[in-house]
Amino acid sequence: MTSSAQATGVSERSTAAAAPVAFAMSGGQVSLDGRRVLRGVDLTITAGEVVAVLGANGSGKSTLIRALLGLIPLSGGTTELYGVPPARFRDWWRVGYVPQRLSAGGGVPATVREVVASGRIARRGRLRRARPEDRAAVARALAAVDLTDRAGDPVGFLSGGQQQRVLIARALAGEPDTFVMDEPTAGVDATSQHQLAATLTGLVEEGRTVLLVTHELGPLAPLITRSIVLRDGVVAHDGRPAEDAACHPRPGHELEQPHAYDVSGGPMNPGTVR
Ligand SMILES: Nc1ncnc2c1ncn2[C@@H]1O[C@H](COP(=O)(O)OP(=O)(O)OP(=O)(O)O)[C@@H](O)[C@H]1O
Repeated sequence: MTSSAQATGVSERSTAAAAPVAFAMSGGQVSLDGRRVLRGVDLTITAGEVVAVLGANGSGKSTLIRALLGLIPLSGGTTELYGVPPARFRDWWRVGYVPQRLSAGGGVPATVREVVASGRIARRGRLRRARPEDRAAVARALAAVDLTDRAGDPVGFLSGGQQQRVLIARALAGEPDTFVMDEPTAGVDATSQHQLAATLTGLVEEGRTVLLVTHELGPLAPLITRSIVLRDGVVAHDGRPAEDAACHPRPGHELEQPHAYDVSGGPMNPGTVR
């Protein structure tokens, strides 16, 4: 929530008329290896919205959210986070990013708790010691994804689905206004998907913004207020979720193509283990 909303206890959802714009992209273009991956995207996401980005493999979903966060430079157009270009954005505590996968390479033996605690850094400052409220937020985040009993384990020992839950917990620990999640339920078992849906429901009721990339909405479906469908790097549909049936990729279509990025880190997660 914004500080004014926090001060009054009124969520941004209940003051929709005054809700700030979380993301605004105009004519956004991205080229990777000389290939135009985003080819002119216009979109505005207002605080309190719960937006699903859908589309077939390779349509540019991950590229779009990484560009919105300033993790990939635009080759054309503009993008802003809370009214500020990503390069000048400083309030990274406001954004919790869940990348597609954990990259814990480099032989760093980080524990689950350490990775989750890194989600607090933007909020508490890199050089400040963890305060009781930081430790409490980390404990709540671990409990929300049911990994409390694995907190001391090296994160590399966990399964892919469990690592995904670690990334979700890292974002939760920062208590951001806005969650940006790249396939948060990929490889995650059904129970954990329902758990995530319940957690997000509470956050959305408090007015948090959610932008997520997914192939299958699953238990998250009831939360979604808007769907954006990408096709070949342009927005093919932007509207109510119920209108998307014809645009949604076919079930089973999603696992054909490996993901190309090392997605750890980024300006909003300075403590990410690589
Ligand atoms: N680093 C890169 N260099 C060159 N091309 C890339 C790079 N990363 C992604 N691409 C290409 O850009 C296109 C869009 O990729 P992106 O990951 O954004 O798609 P996506 O819709 O998220 O796909 P998926 O559903 O498979 O995750 C793909 O064709 C991909 O191969």
